[in-house]
Parts: sequence; structure tokens; C-alpha cells
Amino acid sequence: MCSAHYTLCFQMERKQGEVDHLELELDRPIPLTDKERVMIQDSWAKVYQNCEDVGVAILIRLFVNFPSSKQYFSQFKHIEDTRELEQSSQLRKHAHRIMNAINTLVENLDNSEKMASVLKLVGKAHALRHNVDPVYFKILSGVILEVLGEEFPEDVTPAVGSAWTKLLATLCCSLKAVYEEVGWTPQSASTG
Ligand code: HEM
Repeated sequence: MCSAHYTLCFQMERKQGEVDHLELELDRPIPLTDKERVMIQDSWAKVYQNCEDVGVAILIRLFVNFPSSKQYFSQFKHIEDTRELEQSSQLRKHAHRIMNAINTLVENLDNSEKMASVLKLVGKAHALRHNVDPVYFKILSGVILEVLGEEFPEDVTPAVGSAWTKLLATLCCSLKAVYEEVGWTPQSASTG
């Protein structure tokens, strides 16, 4: 159900070949090289200067292209108007939280213990408190790659994009491992 749903969502946006490719890329964590760490940190410095706008743009893209991802947010799950969504304080707060968490990961690319502890907290909160299907982390990762590539074409070159794909694969795989550790099952989710 998980991966079928994911594929279905992505078919709205992408060609099947690209879906398979991205799904595969996000499915296995590959260690970053030193050069890739620098590429991520340099490009993130630019992105983080526009933290609020980029965070909101990412979430708007997620919620407009994949409306089922809104189901978890009590305050805007029924809102369809993009401008109204943009004004939602719950959305803006979550955008801020995501950007902060990514910032901590980027600042600690060479500290795997710190990265694991951040991702453990995020995974536990989403599995146990918010009951979010982990498929949405992959969907969000695809959206992040897309928005960064479009908004920062000079900084996010294909090589930089591929370094980011590796980092997001680590994020998705670590969160999946936390979900497994806490015994989350698709049946327990309300995927409405
Ligand atoms: C990189 C991915 C993400 C990060 C770093 C992140 C981060 C966070 C953090 C730090 C919180 C507060 C945690 C807490 O309740 O203690 C939070 C809350 C939440 N997140 Fe995420 N999140 C991510 C992706 C998602 C996705 C994909 C969804 C669902 C589609 C989601 C749904 C929620 C919901 C429903 C809440 C509670 C919101 C509220 O109470 O206002 N998150 N997130």
C-alpha cells in the first residue's frame, strides 16, 4: 500500500522512469564524500538565507501536488486555496521546524551520532505522536530536491543535487529504521 500509494502520487508529477529512479535513489543510504559534504554545506548556506520563503515553498508544493499529505494537519487539512494555505500558522511553523532540522543535519554531516539522534527524535514524534505514514518522507524529499533545483539553479548543479539526494536518502532510511524500531505499522495509520 505504501509504495503503491507513493508511486501513484508521483505519477501525477513525473514519468514512470523518473519515479523508479528517485524511489531507488532514496531507498539506500550511500555515504557522502568530503567533497559532497562541502557541496551540501555551500549550497545550503544560500538556501538557509531564505529559510522562511524556501520552507513555505517546499510545503506548499507538497500539499498542492500531494493533497493527501495535508490529512495530518488539523488546522489546514481542508484548505485548498494556496494563498490561504500560505497564511496558515501551523504550516509556517512546520516549515520552520523542517528547515531547522535540515540545518542541524547539514551542520553535523561529519557527526553521525548527532545526525542519528536528531532523526530519532523526528522519527519517534512522527510515528508515535503524529502517525504520519513514512512514505511522505520520500515524497517530501522529492519535493525538496525539485524546489532547491528550481529556486537555486546556479548553486544546485546536478552534482550538488546528487549529493543532496544522498543526504535525503540517509534521512529517509534512518526514519524508516526508527519507525521499524517503534513498531509502526501501516494499519495503525489513518491514510484517509
Ligand atoms: C524532513 C522531514 C520532516 C521534519 C524534519 C519534520 C520536523 C517536525 C518537527 C521537529 C515537529 C515537531 C515534533 C513534535 O511534535 O514534537 C513536526 C511536527 C509535525 N510534523 Fe513534521 N517533519 C518532517 C516531515 C513531515 C511530513 C512529511 C509530515 C506529513 C506529511 C509531517 C507532519 C507533521 C505533523 C502533523 C506535525 C504536528 C504539527 C502540529 O502539531 O502543529 N512532518 N515535524
